[in-house]
Amino acid sequence: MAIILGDNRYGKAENRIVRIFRDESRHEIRDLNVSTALRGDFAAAHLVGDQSNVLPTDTQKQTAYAFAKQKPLGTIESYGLDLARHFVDDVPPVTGARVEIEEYAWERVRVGGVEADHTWVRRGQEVRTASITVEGSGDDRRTWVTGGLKDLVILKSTGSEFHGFLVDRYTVLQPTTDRIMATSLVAKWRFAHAEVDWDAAYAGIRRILVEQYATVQSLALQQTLYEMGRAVLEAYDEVVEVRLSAPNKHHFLYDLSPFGIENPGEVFHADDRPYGLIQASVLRDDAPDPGPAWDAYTGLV
Ligand SMILES: O=c1[nH]c(=O)c2[nH]c(=O)[nH]c2[nH]1
Repeated sequence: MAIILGDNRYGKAENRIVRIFRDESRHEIRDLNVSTALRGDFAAAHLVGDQSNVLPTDTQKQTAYAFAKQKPLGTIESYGLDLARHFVDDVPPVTGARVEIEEYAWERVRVGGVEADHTWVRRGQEVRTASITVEGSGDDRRTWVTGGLKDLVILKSTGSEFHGFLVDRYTVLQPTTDRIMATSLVAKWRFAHAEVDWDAAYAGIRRILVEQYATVQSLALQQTLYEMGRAVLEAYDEVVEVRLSAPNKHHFLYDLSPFGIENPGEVFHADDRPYGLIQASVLRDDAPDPGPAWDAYTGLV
């Protein structure tokens, strides 16, 4: 029996990069959380402590900040592609790079009804996400890009049913034809290639996900997720797979009968834990192999 070094990668996780564009009196803000991870010939670092091939994680951090100075910073997908390609192309021991990015949205405040030039409030809404993986160079170059969003809290007060389920001796759940359905959606989509209008795709896919959630008469969260993924794939040729993860944020009708008060679907207890956790991938049957596209580094995106 011999002990060997297995799969490994290393990088700097969660560089919190805030970029202000101040060339004009009306400033712009971008707020990112950037993680980088490198693969390559790093066996000696693990086996004998030889750092000669190791680009420090601190250098990876400095590079991420330096690249944030480029103007325009662009989308998180294009910024991540620049960063990942740089590591693979310009740092000899590096054969693969993964960049994972979260972007937090800020909304300009209004003062006396007029938009302020340099003050924002953080939008409490969803976080946009992306992952970029680049491997190899020249003709062997391969690139995988995923976009996504998380923490999209969405609730519908009707249009959701759950009945006809398998019943055994432990089942107490009552069937329902009208319930609240709420979730904090995580959605990720895998692109077929890297020639995409990233902002337009993000806005369009987000809109489809929300519209499907709102309009599908849901027989289960599983069905809603499938319909969301299907609609995205039908609208976007460049997307080959959609992965969805949705905690079922249960809302239980509160029992007001002890007070002689009727409660026809009006007062609920929003339960915290436990929650159903429903996950599905929806993809084209000829989708290319995902390779390392879903190979999460931080688990944040
Ligand atoms: O949409 C749902 N899917 C389930 O699988 C499930 N299970 C459950 O108890 N409630 C629900 N709701």
